[in-house]
Amino acid sequence: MELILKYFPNLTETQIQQFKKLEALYQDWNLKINVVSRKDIDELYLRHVLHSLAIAKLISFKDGTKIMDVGTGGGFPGVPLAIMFPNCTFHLVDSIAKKLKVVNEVVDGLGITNVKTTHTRVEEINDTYDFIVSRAVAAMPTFVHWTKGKIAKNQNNSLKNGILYLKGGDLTDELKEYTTAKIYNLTDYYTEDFFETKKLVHLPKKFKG
Ligand SMILES: C[S@@+](CC[C@H](N)C(=O)[O-])C[C@H]1O[C@@H](n2cnc3c(N)ncnc32)[C@H](O)[C@@H]1O
Repeated sequence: MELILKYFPNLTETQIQQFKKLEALYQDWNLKINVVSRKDIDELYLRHVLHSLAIAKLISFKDGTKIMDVGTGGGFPGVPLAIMFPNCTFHLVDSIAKKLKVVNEVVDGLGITNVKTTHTRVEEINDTYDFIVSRAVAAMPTFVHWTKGKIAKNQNNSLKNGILYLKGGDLTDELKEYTTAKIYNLTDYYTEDFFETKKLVHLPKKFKG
């Protein structure tokens, strides 16, 4: 938890309590329904919470921003972001129901009201969002195809509406057709070794492909 405060020192008391509560909630629910590996649970704040919050290092979503987390799994990056931005709405989507069961229990346990979950493939979602966030779900061309038409036109944030994707490794090949994609190294935000190869990709709405 100190790790979160190290990088986000201005959290409200409510947010601090919610981030603190996350560990016990995930430990409890993960014993019943395994959605996060044991090693990852032991390093929940580093590998899941802080990693998810890299998006909050790049952008502070304006109140009212509408965000979808595609392939949220156990709730990442959606749940930490929902705590961070209580005045934004988060739609967490996954094609595996048992993962969303854990997300729903965690969200209830935290008492946060800005998260909605839907058990479906994202291709079936018929709505638009200012931003679509994701981590570790599909290669960018597939992801762009799945989310086509789901990004809202009207701009309300400093960063252009679009996809914010947490990815690792060398992305040169995967992103070569997306000339407007911008890659941010997470080492610019965090000093822990875990983030050495980790990146955040912003692909604005007007992209080729
Ligand atoms: C490797 S997990 C990542 C989970 C989470 N984003 C994280 O980083 O911890 C990928 C998730 O994407 C979901 N998924 C894959 N294809 C999907 C699709 N077309 N629509 C919705 N969810 C999908 C899977 O069910 C799985 O939970």
